[in-house]
Amino acid sequence: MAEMNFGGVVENVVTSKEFTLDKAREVLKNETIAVIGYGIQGPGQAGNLRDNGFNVIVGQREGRSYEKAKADGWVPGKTLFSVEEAVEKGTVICMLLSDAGQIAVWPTIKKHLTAGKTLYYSHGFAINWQDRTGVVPPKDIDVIMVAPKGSGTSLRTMFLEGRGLNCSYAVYQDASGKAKEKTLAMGIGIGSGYLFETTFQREATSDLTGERGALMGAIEGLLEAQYNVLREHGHTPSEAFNETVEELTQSLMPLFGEKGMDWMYANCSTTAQRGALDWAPRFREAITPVMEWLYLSVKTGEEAQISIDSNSKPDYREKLNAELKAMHDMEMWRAGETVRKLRPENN
Ligand SMILES: NC(=O)C1=CN([C@@H]2O[C@H](COP(=O)(O)OP(=O)(O)OC[C@H]3O[C@@H](n4cnc5c(N)ncnc54)[C@H](O)[C@@H]3O)[C@@H](O)[C@H]2O)C=CC1
Ligand SMILES: CC(=O)[C@](C)(O)C(=O)O
Ligand SMILES: [Mg+2]
Ligand SMILES: [Mg+2]
Repeated sequence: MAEMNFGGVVENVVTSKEFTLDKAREVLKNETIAVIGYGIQGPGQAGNLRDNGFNVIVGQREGRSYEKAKADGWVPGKTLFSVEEAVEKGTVICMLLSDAGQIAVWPTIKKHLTAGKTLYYSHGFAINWQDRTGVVPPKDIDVIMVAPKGSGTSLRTMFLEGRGLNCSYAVYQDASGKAKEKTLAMGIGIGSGYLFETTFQREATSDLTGERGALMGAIEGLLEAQYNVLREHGHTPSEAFNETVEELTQSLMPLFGEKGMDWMYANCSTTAQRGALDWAPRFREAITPVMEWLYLSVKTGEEAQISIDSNSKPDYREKLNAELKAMHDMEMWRAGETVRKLRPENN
């Protein structure tokens, strides 16, 4: 554990300096880690654990993801199984099915959660909203979480680049008395950059807020609003896209990602700085009520219920794909395709 000061608040974090990969291997040396689900997080976590020298198997129903697992070197009957077989063979069961999928297979999973096993999550969803998911684990197993703060795709690519994606961690149930060290060992094993402490409740709530808010929902809404206003006032698509998205992702976001917002501001004109300093609080005030609405909708479980209901439908994938296609086909993002092609490095 290292004490770190986050803007005046001291918190404990764990890195591979305090909890080494060797220690993680020692803690989990007698465990068979069964990664259940090979969608986005599954390949990232299973691949990193395998490359880090852990004993890993994958459980995935047949279909596209199963074929991907085979292509990634998981061998049917040896390291690749059906969901039920993998849960039976595994001692650390990693629930990396979609959050809605986890509800459907819970009765099958539960049957094989014998005393001494560990149930591992990468989200607080199933446990925090257990009145809606029906997931109530038996008392004689450990229930733990390591939640990567980013896409499973990034977890894998950053690991391969020698970097690490940050993750939060929590223990929900400690039957063995060793749940915390198992959690940290899993965190280091999947390639976390550093690990910060949370609870299932806080992770589930902040995660759903973040992805609906600043990380995904709000950013799309913000960009669309500005693009549309520019277009309605006669600006061309190339100008509207460059002034809304391209400059943000290519020039300005890397600057504040690297050294903070004041650094990005300091590298812009005094004209830009004056205006941005005046307008930031106006946007903050305008958006705060929507953020409060969002947080409440997450906290009450309403957002969880909406995703359970829609993602449990047999045609959920087709519907999602159609919505993503509609986004892809918007003028703004089609303009973006051309803009990206014109980047000299893409020519
Ligand atoms: N996508 C991401 O990068 C992140 C995901 N998480 C969490 O990790 C967990 C896994 O999420 P993803 O990798 O996005 O999942 P996903 O949506 O990619 O689904 C994983 C697999 O679940 C299987 N599946 C779905 N329903 C099923 C059913 N009824 N029976 C059998 N298999 C079924 C699918 O075949 C799919 O391959 C979730 O708890 C999620 O909240 C956490 C951080 C980021
Ligand atoms: C990538 C991530 O952490 C998200 C946005 O919360 C998710 O995919 O659920
Ligand atoms: Mg997240
Ligand atoms: Mg999420």
